[in-house]
Amino acid sequence: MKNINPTQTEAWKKLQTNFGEIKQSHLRDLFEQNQNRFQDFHVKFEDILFDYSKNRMTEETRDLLIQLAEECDLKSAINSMFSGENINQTEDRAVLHTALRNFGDEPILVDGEDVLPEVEKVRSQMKLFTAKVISGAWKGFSGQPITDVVNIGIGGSDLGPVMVMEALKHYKSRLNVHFVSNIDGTHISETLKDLNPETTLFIIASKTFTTQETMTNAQTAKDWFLNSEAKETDVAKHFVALSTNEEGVTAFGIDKANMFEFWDWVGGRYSLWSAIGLSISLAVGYDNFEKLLKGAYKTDVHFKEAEFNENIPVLMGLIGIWYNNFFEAESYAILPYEQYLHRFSAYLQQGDMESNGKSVDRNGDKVDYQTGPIIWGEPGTNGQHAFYQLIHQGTKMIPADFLGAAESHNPTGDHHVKLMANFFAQTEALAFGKTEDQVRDELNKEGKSPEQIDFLTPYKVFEGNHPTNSFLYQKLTPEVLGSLIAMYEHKIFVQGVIWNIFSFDQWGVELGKQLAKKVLNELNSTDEEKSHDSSTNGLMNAFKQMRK
Ligand SMILES: O=P(O)(O)OC[C@H]1O[C@H](O)[C@H](O)[C@@H](O)[C@@H]1O
Repeated sequence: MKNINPTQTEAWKKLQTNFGEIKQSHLRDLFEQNQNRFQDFHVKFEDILFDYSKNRMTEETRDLLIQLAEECDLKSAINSMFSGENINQTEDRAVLHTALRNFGDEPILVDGEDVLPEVEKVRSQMKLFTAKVISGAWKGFSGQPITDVVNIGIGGSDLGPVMVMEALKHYKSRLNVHFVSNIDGTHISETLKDLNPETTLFIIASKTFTTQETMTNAQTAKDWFLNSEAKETDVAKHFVALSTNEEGVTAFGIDKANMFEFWDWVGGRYSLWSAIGLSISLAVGYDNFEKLLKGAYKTDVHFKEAEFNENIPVLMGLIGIWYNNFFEAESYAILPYEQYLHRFSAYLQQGDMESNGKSVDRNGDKVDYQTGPIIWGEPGTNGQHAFYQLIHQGTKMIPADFLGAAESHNPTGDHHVKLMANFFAQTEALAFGKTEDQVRDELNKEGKSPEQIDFLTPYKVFEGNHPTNSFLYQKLTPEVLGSLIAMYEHKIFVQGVIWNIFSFDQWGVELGKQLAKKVLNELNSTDEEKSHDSSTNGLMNAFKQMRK
């Protein structure tokens, strides 16, 4: 991969000139000037329509953004990732979550060895295990079938599986799957309250098998289990591990036979496609899990092969850069009009912010331009009654993605058409706003006096010109979900390449882990704490006194 400062490219300079023009124009003008805007700015891919016409850009902007991607050598970066080169250089690893969902025939080599046979082996193990647990053939220590599964993991070993399980609730198996992530004892205590050790299966999900939260929760779960009629030898029937760390797994007391392996070339936040997806497979059945992988694979092929001007992840990435680096937008909202996707933005917060929240480039130099945005969002229409006011009439620019289905899994009454009416009305209002003339006209029709009209008009004007992308998909099936997740993953990749940063490490998180260990030792000592600043000392000493 070439280490190119994006701001030094020809395209960047031209984009600055283009930006000077575009920032003067309104989306109203852009739609006026090009009557075919929808036609010219949308891509149809399988069951997904991606409309990016409501963006503050022209065809020239798009061409220049594509030129930027070319100058930054995006094409060869994509090939480097897919072919297993060690692009995660600070950890000296390949980045191959795409291998986990590869259904093609070509081998994928890491250190000269094809990884696909191993991937398939673990998938078969997951399939077999899922079938046994769902059918009831897998019995707990008292001979009863499993009814509840508790996934214990955090970050990438939690957020992806939770999000997917919620998204695919329509496909739920007979098992109740729970997730415990937080070190706060409340999380595990509240979860275990209603569970029966005889019928509960624990999945300990941790790439490293050293994460403090997960190891603490796993130990608590094991103690709770052994506090029942169960014996140490029964652990094998109730605990399985998903990890890259065999030594850690066996040291914890989980048999190697109950371990589902993955590899260091799978980043935590990209791991739901690996053994980490076992909770998904149990929650919705293995076939649906595999359909999810196949949906992602379709996006992978599209990302690798489509021309940049028809390549959805490439366009998503470039549009994000346009707002982040030229309009200086600080955040990006992801707004699914789909209740099933209520954890989608939370999941993408880790995916995006842990990947591209970096400020040192691939040459080791501090960047002098903006990198990853703040990602946030909630499902519509709930968000409309919470934070949309600020998007419509606040002082900040917040580009947003809207996502929604043509068909609902729950076609109750006219709920779905009302939901989607809100989606379309919002993106239209954000783009086109409401002019002073329109407001005056409306108030006049309402019978308001001229004084009242003068007073109210400034508050009721919507400037509009707020950009959005729209994803309209057929139905939230496992395939569609897999395709959508992979689009966001690749969008993150595109941006990381152009910002010339390493998207696949997370040293900022590692630091927090080390610091907490030191403070923990100090909190456990009875001595007065003096080694920190006065605020931290003060808080720690107060805590020592106040805790019961
Ligand atoms: O799966 P684990 O090794 O337990 O790691 C869980 C999480 O730990 C940290 O937060 C990392 O920054 C994440 O990327 C990772 O997903």
